[in-house]
Amino acid sequence: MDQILAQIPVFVYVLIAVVVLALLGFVLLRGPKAPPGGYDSTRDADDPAPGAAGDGSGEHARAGGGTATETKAPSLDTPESAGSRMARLRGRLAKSNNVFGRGLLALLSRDHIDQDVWDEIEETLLMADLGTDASMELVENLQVRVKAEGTQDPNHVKAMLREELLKLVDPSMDRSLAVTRKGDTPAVMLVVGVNGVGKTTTVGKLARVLVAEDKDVMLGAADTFRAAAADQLQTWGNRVGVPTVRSEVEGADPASVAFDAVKTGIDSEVDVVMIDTAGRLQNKAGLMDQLGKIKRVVEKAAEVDEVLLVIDATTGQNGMTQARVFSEAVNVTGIALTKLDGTAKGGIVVAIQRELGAPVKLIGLGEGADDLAPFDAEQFVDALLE
Ligand SMILES: Nc1nc2c(ncn2[C@@H]2O[C@H](COP(=O)(O)OP(=O)(O)OP(=O)(O)O)[C@@H](O)[C@H]2O)c(=O)[nH]1
Repeated sequence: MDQILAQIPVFVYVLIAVVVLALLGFVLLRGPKAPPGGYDSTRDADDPAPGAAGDGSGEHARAGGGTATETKAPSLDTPESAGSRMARLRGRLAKSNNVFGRGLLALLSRDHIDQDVWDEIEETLLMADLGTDASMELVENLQVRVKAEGTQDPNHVKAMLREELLKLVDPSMDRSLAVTRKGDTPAVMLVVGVNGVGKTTTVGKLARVLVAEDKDVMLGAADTFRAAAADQLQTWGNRVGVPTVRSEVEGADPASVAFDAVKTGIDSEVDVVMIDTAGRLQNKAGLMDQLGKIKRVVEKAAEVDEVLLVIDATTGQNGMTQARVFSEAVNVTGIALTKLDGTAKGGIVVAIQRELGAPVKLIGLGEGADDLAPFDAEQFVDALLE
Protein backbone atom coordinates (compact mmCIF):
# COMPACT_ATOMS: atom_id res chain seq x y z
CA MET A 1 0.00 0.00 0.00
CA ASP A 2 2.83 2.40 1.00
CA GLN A 3 4.58 1.58 -2.27
CA ILE A 4 1.46 2.43 -4.32
CA LEU A 5 0.99 5.74 -2.47
CA ALA A 6 4.64 6.65 -2.98
CA GLN A 7 4.21 6.24 -6.73
CA ILE A 8 1.39 8.89 -6.94
CA PRO A 9 2.91 12.24 -7.91
CA VAL A 10 2.65 15.15 -5.40
CA PHE A 11 0.68 17.31 -7.87
CA VAL A 12 -2.25 14.81 -7.68
CA TYR A 13 -2.56 15.48 -3.89
CA VAL A 14 -2.44 19.23 -4.52
CA LEU A 15 -5.18 18.91 -7.17
CA ILE A 16 -7.47 16.94 -4.82
CA ALA A 17 -7.00 19.55 -2.04
CA VAL A 18 -7.85 22.43 -4.42
CA VAL A 19 -11.05 20.70 -5.64
CA VAL A 20 -12.23 19.97 -2.05
CA LEU A 21 -11.62 23.59 -0.94
CA ALA A 22 -13.47 24.98 -4.00
CA LEU A 23 -16.54 22.81 -3.29
CA LEU A 24 -16.56 23.84 0.39
CA GLY A 25 -16.38 27.54 -0.49
CA PHE A 26 -19.26 27.22 -2.99
CA VAL A 27 -21.57 25.57 -0.44
CA LEU A 28 -20.77 28.09 2.34
CA LEU A 29 -21.20 31.17 0.14
CA ARG A 30 -24.51 30.00 -1.35
CA GLY A 31 -26.25 29.73 2.09
CA PRO A 32 -29.21 27.45 2.99
CA LYS A 33 -31.40 26.23 0.17
CA ALA A 34 -34.97 27.63 -0.13
CA PRO A 35 -37.77 25.07 -0.45
CA PRO A 36 -39.23 24.58 -3.93
CA GLY A 37 -41.63 27.45 -4.58
CA GLY A 38 -40.08 29.58 -1.82
CA TYR A 39 -41.48 30.29 1.68
CA ASP A 40 -45.13 31.02 2.47
CA SER A 41 -45.73 34.62 3.48
CA THR A 42 -48.02 35.31 6.45
CA ARG A 43 -48.64 38.82 5.10
CA ASP A 44 -50.78 39.55 2.10
CA ALA A 45 -49.03 41.40 -0.69
CA ASP A 46 -51.04 44.56 0.02
CA ASP A 47 -50.61 44.44 3.83
CA PRO A 48 -48.48 47.31 5.16
CA ALA A 49 -45.19 46.26 6.66
CA PRO A 50 -45.31 46.15 10.48
CA GLY A 51 -44.62 49.61 11.84
CA ALA A 52 -44.80 51.21 8.40
CA ALA A 53 -46.52 54.59 8.06
CA GLY A 54 -50.21 54.04 7.47
CA ASP A 55 -50.36 50.69 9.21
CA GLY A 56 -52.84 52.17 11.62
CA SER A 57 -50.74 51.84 14.74
CA GLY A 58 -50.64 54.76 17.11
CA GLU A 59 -53.20 56.94 18.73
CA HIS A 60 -55.43 59.60 17.25
CA ALA A 61 -58.68 61.49 17.80
CA ARG A 62 -59.41 62.84 21.22
CA ALA A 63 -62.98 63.16 22.32
CA GLY A 64 -63.82 65.00 25.51
CA GLY A 65 -62.42 63.09 28.48
CA GLY A 66 -62.07 59.90 26.48
CA THR A 67 -59.52 58.88 23.92
CA ALA A 68 -60.26 56.98 20.75
CA THR A 69 -57.35 54.73 19.98
CA GLU A 70 -57.34 53.06 16.64
CA THR A 71 -54.32 50.89 17.26
CA LYS A 72 -54.81 48.51 14.37
CA ALA A 73 -52.32 45.71 14.79
CA PRO A 74 -49.89 45.30 11.88
CA SER A 75 -51.75 42.22 10.73
CA LEU A 76 -55.40 42.05 11.68
CA ASP A 77 -57.25 38.90 12.63
CA THR A 78 -59.72 37.63 10.09
CA PRO A 79 -62.88 36.42 11.86
CA GLU A 80 -63.98 32.90 11.00
CA SER A 81 -66.57 32.74 8.20
CA ALA A 82 -70.20 32.62 9.37
CA GLY A 83 -70.83 29.17 7.84
CA SER A 84 -67.93 27.33 9.44
CA ARG A 85 -68.43 29.13 12.76
CA MET A 86 -72.08 28.08 12.97
CA ALA A 87 -71.37 24.45 12.05
CA ARG A 88 -68.64 24.25 14.70
CA LEU A 89 -70.74 25.95 17.39
CA ARG A 90 -73.82 23.81 16.70
CA GLY A 91 -71.67 20.75 17.38
CA ARG A 92 -70.45 22.30 20.63
CA LEU A 93 -73.97 23.17 21.76
CA ALA A 94 -75.18 19.63 21.10
CA LYS A 95 -72.17 18.17 22.93
CA SER A 96 -72.83 20.09 26.15
CA ASN A 97 -76.62 20.09 26.13
CA ASN A 98 -77.97 16.91 24.60
CA VAL A 99 -77.70 15.06 27.92
CA PHE A 100 -80.94 16.76 28.88
CA GLY A 101 -82.75 16.06 25.57
CA ARG A 102 -81.59 12.46 25.41
CA GLY A 103 -82.70 11.86 28.99
CA LEU A 104 -86.18 13.12 28.15
CA LEU A 105 -86.38 11.02 25.00
CA ALA A 106 -85.38 7.88 26.90
CA LEU A 107 -88.05 8.50 29.56
CA LEU A 108 -90.78 9.24 27.02
CA SER A 109 -89.94 6.16 24.97
CA ARG A 110 -90.74 3.74 27.80
CA ASP A 111 -93.50 1.21 27.12
CA HIS A 112 -95.45 2.31 30.12
CA ILE A 113 -95.33 5.89 31.43
CA ASP A 114 -96.72 6.02 34.95
CA GLN A 115 -96.72 8.90 37.44
CA ASP A 116 -93.17 8.04 38.58
CA VAL A 117 -91.91 8.48 35.03
CA TRP A 118 -93.74 11.82 34.69
CA ASP A 119 -92.13 12.89 37.97
CA GLU A 120 -88.74 11.90 36.57
CA ILE A 121 -89.44 13.89 33.41
CA GLU A 122 -90.32 16.95 35.47
CA GLU A 123 -87.20 16.52 37.57
CA THR A 124 -85.04 16.32 34.42
CA LEU A 125 -86.57 19.58 33.21
CA LEU A 126 -86.00 21.30 36.54
CA MET A 127 -82.40 20.05 36.64
CA ALA A 128 -81.82 21.68 33.25
CA ASP A 129 -82.92 25.04 34.75
CA LEU A 130 -86.12 25.26 32.70
CA GLY A 131 -87.93 26.74 35.70
CA THR A 132 -91.00 25.49 37.57
CA ASP A 133 -93.74 27.03 35.40
CA ALA A 134 -92.26 25.97 32.08
CA SER A 135 -91.49 22.45 33.39
CA MET A 136 -95.06 21.96 34.61
CA GLU A 137 -96.47 23.31 31.37
CA LEU A 138 -94.32 20.97 29.28
CA VAL A 139 -95.25 17.92 31.36
CA GLU A 140 -98.96 18.76 31.12
CA ASN A 141 -98.82 19.21 27.35
CA LEU A 142 -96.87 15.98 26.91
CA GLN A 143 -99.27 14.04 29.13
CA VAL A 144 -102.20 15.09 26.93
CA ARG A 145 -100.36 14.21 23.73
CA VAL A 146 -99.00 10.87 24.96
CA LYS A 147 -102.51 9.88 25.98
CA ALA A 148 -103.90 10.80 22.57
CA GLU A 149 -100.99 9.84 20.30
CA GLY A 150 -99.14 7.05 22.19
CA THR A 151 -95.37 6.50 22.38
CA GLN A 152 -94.90 3.49 20.13
CA ASP A 153 -92.99 5.19 17.34
CA PRO A 154 -89.65 6.68 18.54
CA ASN A 155 -89.58 9.18 15.67
CA HIS A 156 -93.01 10.40 16.61
CA VAL A 157 -91.98 10.78 20.27
CA LYS A 158 -89.00 12.82 19.18
CA ALA A 159 -91.14 15.03 16.91
CA MET A 160 -93.66 15.56 19.72
CA LEU A 161 -90.98 16.54 22.22
CA ARG A 162 -89.35 18.83 19.66
CA GLU A 163 -92.63 20.66 19.04
CA GLU A 164 -93.34 21.14 22.73
CA LEU A 165 -89.81 22.35 23.53
CA LEU A 166 -89.92 24.71 20.57
CA LYS A 167 -93.16 26.25 21.82
CA LEU A 168 -91.39 27.06 25.10
CA VAL A 169 -88.31 28.53 23.44
CA ASP A 170 -90.65 30.60 21.24
CA PRO A 171 -89.42 30.92 17.66
CA SER A 172 -91.70 33.93 17.10
CA MET A 173 -89.54 36.30 19.19
CA ASP A 174 -87.60 38.94 17.28
CA ARG A 175 -83.94 38.10 17.90
CA SER A 176 -82.36 40.59 15.54
CA LEU A 177 -79.78 42.96 17.05
CA ALA A 178 -80.08 46.72 16.54
CA VAL A 179 -76.82 47.27 14.66
CA THR A 180 -77.91 49.41 11.72
CA ARG A 181 -77.41 53.17 11.41
CA LYS A 182 -80.53 55.28 11.72
CA GLY A 183 -80.27 58.39 9.57
CA ASP A 184 -77.33 60.42 10.84
CA THR A 185 -76.61 58.39 13.96
CA PRO A 186 -75.07 55.01 14.65
CA ALA A 187 -76.98 52.26 16.41
CA VAL A 188 -76.07 52.38 20.10
CA MET A 189 -75.79 49.26 22.23
CA LEU A 190 -75.26 49.18 26.01
CA VAL A 191 -73.84 45.91 27.32
CA VAL A 192 -74.70 45.30 30.98
CA GLY A 193 -74.35 42.48 33.50
CA VAL A 194 -72.50 41.64 36.72
CA ASN A 195 -68.74 41.22 36.70
CA GLY A 196 -67.23 38.07 35.30
CA VAL A 197 -70.23 36.96 33.23
CA GLY A 198 -68.41 37.70 29.98
CA LYS A 199 -69.48 41.22 28.98
CA THR A 200 -66.15 42.39 27.57
CA THR A 201 -65.58 39.07 25.82
CA THR A 202 -69.05 39.24 24.28
CA VAL A 203 -68.50 42.82 23.05
CA GLY A 204 -65.19 41.73 21.51
CA LYS A 205 -66.65 38.64 19.85
CA LEU A 206 -69.63 40.62 18.55
CA ALA A 207 -67.31 43.31 17.13
CA ARG A 208 -65.60 40.56 15.12
CA VAL A 209 -68.90 39.29 13.77
CA LEU A 210 -69.95 42.81 12.77
CA VAL A 211 -66.59 43.56 11.14
CA ALA A 212 -66.95 40.34 9.15
CA GLU A 213 -70.31 41.71 7.99
CA ASP A 214 -68.55 44.90 6.80
CA LYS A 215 -69.93 47.13 9.53
CA ASP A 216 -67.98 50.06 11.00
CA VAL A 217 -67.84 49.60 14.75
CA MET A 218 -66.76 51.81 17.67
CA LEU A 219 -66.20 50.46 21.18
CA GLY A 220 -66.69 52.43 24.40
CA ALA A 221 -64.93 51.31 27.57
CA ALA A 222 -67.35 52.57 30.23
CA ASP A 223 -66.06 50.02 32.76
CA THR A 224 -63.81 52.56 34.43
CA PHE A 225 -63.35 50.69 37.70
CA ARG A 226 -60.31 48.87 36.37
CA ALA A 227 -57.84 50.12 33.76
CA ALA A 228 -57.36 46.45 32.84
CA ALA A 229 -60.99 46.24 31.73
CA ALA A 230 -60.46 49.01 29.16
CA ASP A 231 -57.17 47.38 28.08
CA GLN A 232 -58.99 44.08 27.59
CA LEU A 233 -61.66 45.72 25.43
CA GLN A 234 -59.09 47.63 23.42
CA THR A 235 -57.14 44.43 22.76
CA TRP A 236 -60.28 42.88 21.28
CA GLY A 237 -60.80 46.01 19.16
CA ASN A 238 -57.19 46.10 17.97
CA ARG A 239 -57.37 42.51 16.78
CA VAL A 240 -60.05 43.34 14.25
CA GLY A 241 -59.14 46.98 13.65
CA VAL A 242 -61.95 48.62 15.60
CA PRO A 243 -61.28 51.84 17.59
CA THR A 244 -61.93 52.00 21.34
CA VAL A 245 -62.90 55.16 23.20
CA ARG A 246 -61.61 55.03 26.76
CA SER A 247 -60.53 57.23 29.59
CA GLU A 248 -56.93 57.28 30.72
CA VAL A 249 -58.13 58.12 34.23
CA GLU A 250 -59.06 55.15 36.40
CA GLY A 251 -62.42 55.71 38.08
CA ALA A 252 -63.53 58.33 35.52
CA ASP A 253 -67.27 58.89 35.14
CA PRO A 254 -68.58 55.95 33.05
CA ALA A 255 -71.42 58.08 31.68
CA SER A 256 -68.94 60.62 30.34
CA VAL A 257 -66.86 57.92 28.59
CA ALA A 258 -70.03 56.40 27.14
CA PHE A 259 -71.08 59.84 25.85
CA ASP A 260 -67.65 60.41 24.30
CA ALA A 261 -67.83 57.03 22.58
CA VAL A 262 -71.21 57.82 21.04
CA LYS A 263 -70.14 61.34 20.05
CA THR A 264 -66.96 59.97 18.41
CA GLY A 265 -69.08 57.30 16.71
CA ILE A 266 -71.39 59.98 15.31
CA ASP A 267 -68.47 62.09 14.07
CA SER A 268 -66.79 59.05 12.48
CA GLU A 269 -70.08 57.92 10.91
CA VAL A 270 -69.79 54.36 12.19
CA ASP A 271 -72.68 51.89 11.99
CA VAL A 272 -72.73 50.85 15.61
CA VAL A 273 -71.28 51.93 18.97
CA MET A 274 -71.03 49.21 21.63
CA ILE A 275 -70.54 50.33 25.21
CA ASP A 276 -69.09 47.92 27.76
CA THR A 277 -70.20 48.81 31.30
CA ALA A 278 -68.98 47.76 34.74
CA GLY A 279 -70.73 45.12 36.77
CA ARG A 280 -69.01 45.82 40.05
CA LEU A 281 -71.93 47.37 41.85
CA GLN A 282 -72.47 47.09 45.56
CA ASN A 283 -76.23 47.42 45.68
CA LYS A 284 -79.35 47.73 43.59
CA ALA A 285 -79.71 51.47 44.16
CA GLY A 286 -76.13 52.04 42.93
CA LEU A 287 -76.84 49.94 39.86
CA MET A 288 -80.02 51.83 39.04
CA ASP A 289 -78.23 55.16 39.45
CA GLN A 290 -75.26 54.26 37.32
CA LEU A 291 -77.01 52.52 34.44
CA GLY A 292 -79.79 55.12 34.45
CA LYS A 293 -77.23 57.92 34.28
CA ILE A 294 -75.23 56.28 31.46
CA LYS A 295 -78.41 55.88 29.42
CA ARG A 296 -79.61 59.44 30.12
CA VAL A 297 -76.28 61.00 29.24
CA VAL A 298 -75.78 58.90 26.09
CA GLU A 299 -79.26 59.85 24.93
CA LYS A 300 -78.22 63.49 24.79
CA ALA A 301 -76.22 62.40 21.71
CA ALA A 302 -78.19 59.44 20.31
CA GLU A 303 -80.95 57.05 21.25
CA VAL A 304 -79.95 53.76 22.89
CA ASP A 305 -81.26 51.04 20.57
CA GLU A 306 -80.21 47.92 22.37
CA VAL A 307 -79.56 47.05 26.01
CA LEU A 308 -77.93 43.65 25.99
CA LEU A 309 -77.91 41.86 29.34
CA VAL A 310 -75.12 39.30 29.62
CA ILE A 311 -75.86 36.29 31.82
CA ASP A 312 -73.59 33.37 32.65
CA ALA A 313 -75.57 30.18 31.91
CA THR A 314 -73.69 28.24 34.58
CA THR A 315 -74.97 30.40 37.45
CA GLY A 316 -78.54 29.03 37.48
CA GLN A 317 -80.78 30.75 39.99
CA ASN A 318 -78.21 33.49 40.54
CA GLY A 319 -78.49 34.40 36.89
CA MET A 320 -82.24 34.70 37.28
CA THR A 321 -81.87 37.06 40.23
CA GLN A 322 -79.43 39.20 38.23
CA ALA A 323 -81.87 39.29 35.32
CA ARG A 324 -84.60 40.58 37.62
CA VAL A 325 -82.43 43.32 39.17
CA PHE A 326 -81.09 44.58 35.83
CA SER A 327 -84.49 44.62 34.21
CA GLU A 328 -85.69 46.91 36.99
CA ALA A 329 -82.76 49.27 36.37
CA VAL A 330 -82.87 49.42 32.55
CA ASN A 331 -85.17 48.28 29.79
CA VAL A 332 -83.38 45.09 28.69
CA THR A 333 -83.99 44.46 24.97
CA GLY A 334 -81.96 41.29 24.53
CA ILE A 335 -79.96 38.66 26.38
CA ALA A 336 -76.55 37.22 25.65
CA LEU A 337 -76.25 33.87 27.42
CA THR A 338 -72.58 33.00 27.88
CA LYS A 339 -70.71 29.82 28.85
CA LEU A 340 -73.36 27.47 27.45
CA ASP A 341 -70.42 25.25 26.54
CA GLY A 342 -69.78 24.66 30.22
CA THR A 343 -73.24 23.47 31.28
CA ALA A 344 -75.96 21.00 30.36
CA LYS A 345 -78.53 23.41 31.79
CA GLY A 346 -79.72 24.89 28.50
CA GLY A 347 -83.23 25.19 29.93
CA ILE A 348 -82.20 28.55 31.37
CA VAL A 349 -82.91 30.02 27.90
CA VAL A 350 -86.62 29.46 28.54
CA ALA A 351 -86.59 30.55 32.17
CA ILE A 352 -84.78 33.80 31.49
CA GLN A 353 -86.90 34.78 28.49
CA ARG A 354 -90.03 34.22 30.57
CA GLU A 355 -88.65 36.24 33.45
CA LEU A 356 -87.66 39.22 31.33
CA GLY A 357 -90.02 39.00 28.39
CA ALA A 358 -86.91 39.71 26.28
CA PRO A 359 -85.38 37.24 23.82
CA VAL A 360 -82.03 35.47 24.05
CA LYS A 361 -80.23 36.94 21.04
CA LEU A 362 -76.71 35.59 21.40
CA ILE A 363 -75.08 32.55 22.95
CA GLY A 364 -71.47 32.17 24.02
CA LEU A 365 -70.03 28.72 23.47
CA GLY A 366 -66.39 29.04 24.44
CA GLU A 367 -63.55 31.39 25.22
CA GLY A 368 -62.31 31.56 21.63
CA ALA A 369 -62.67 34.75 19.60
CA ASP A 370 -65.22 33.22 17.24
CA ASP A 371 -67.22 31.28 19.84
CA LEU A 372 -70.34 33.48 19.73
CA ALA A 373 -73.49 32.51 17.82
CA PRO A 374 -76.80 34.19 17.12
CA PHE A 375 -79.50 32.29 19.00
CA ASP A 376 -81.83 30.28 16.80
CA ALA A 377 -84.75 28.54 18.52
CA GLU A 378 -85.01 25.59 16.10
CA GLN A 379 -81.29 24.91 16.01
CA PHE A 380 -81.19 25.11 19.78
CA VAL A 381 -83.96 22.54 20.26
CA ASP A 382 -82.43 20.27 17.60
CA ALA A 383 -79.10 20.42 19.43
CA LEU A 384 -80.86 19.34 22.65
CA LEU A 385 -82.38 16.32 20.91
CA GLU A 386 -79.35 15.32 18.81
N1 LIG B 1 -66.27 28.87 28.45
C1 LIG B 1 -66.65 30.12 28.17
N2 LIG B 1 -66.02 31.16 28.77
C2 LIG B 1 -66.42 32.41 28.49
C3 LIG B 1 -67.50 32.67 27.60
N3 LIG B 1 -67.68 34.01 27.56
C4 LIG B 1 -66.75 34.57 28.37
N4 LIG B 1 -65.99 33.61 28.94
C5 LIG B 1 -64.89 33.78 29.91
O1 LIG B 1 -65.39 34.40 31.09
C6 LIG B 1 -64.36 35.16 31.71
C7 LIG B 1 -64.88 36.54 32.09
O2 LIG B 1 -65.14 37.26 30.90
P1 LIG B 1 -65.10 38.86 30.83
O3 LIG B 1 -65.49 39.22 29.43
O4 LIG B 1 -63.85 39.42 31.36
O5 LIG B 1 -66.29 39.21 31.83
P2 LIG B 1 -66.84 40.66 32.25
O6 LIG B 1 -68.28 40.48 32.48
O7 LIG B 1 -66.44 41.68 31.26
O8 LIG B 1 -66.09 40.87 33.62
P3 LIG B 1 -65.65 42.25 34.36
O9 LIG B 1 -64.75 42.99 33.40
O10 LIG B 1 -64.92 41.77 35.55
O11 LIG B 1 -66.91 42.98 34.66
C8 LIG B 1 -63.19 35.17 30.72
O12 LIG B 1 -62.24 34.23 31.13
C9 LIG B 1 -63.82 34.74 29.41
O13 LIG B 1 -62.92 34.10 28.55
C10 LIG B 1 -68.16 31.54 26.99
O14 LIG B 1 -69.13 31.65 26.23
N5 LIG B 1 -67.70 30.30 27.32
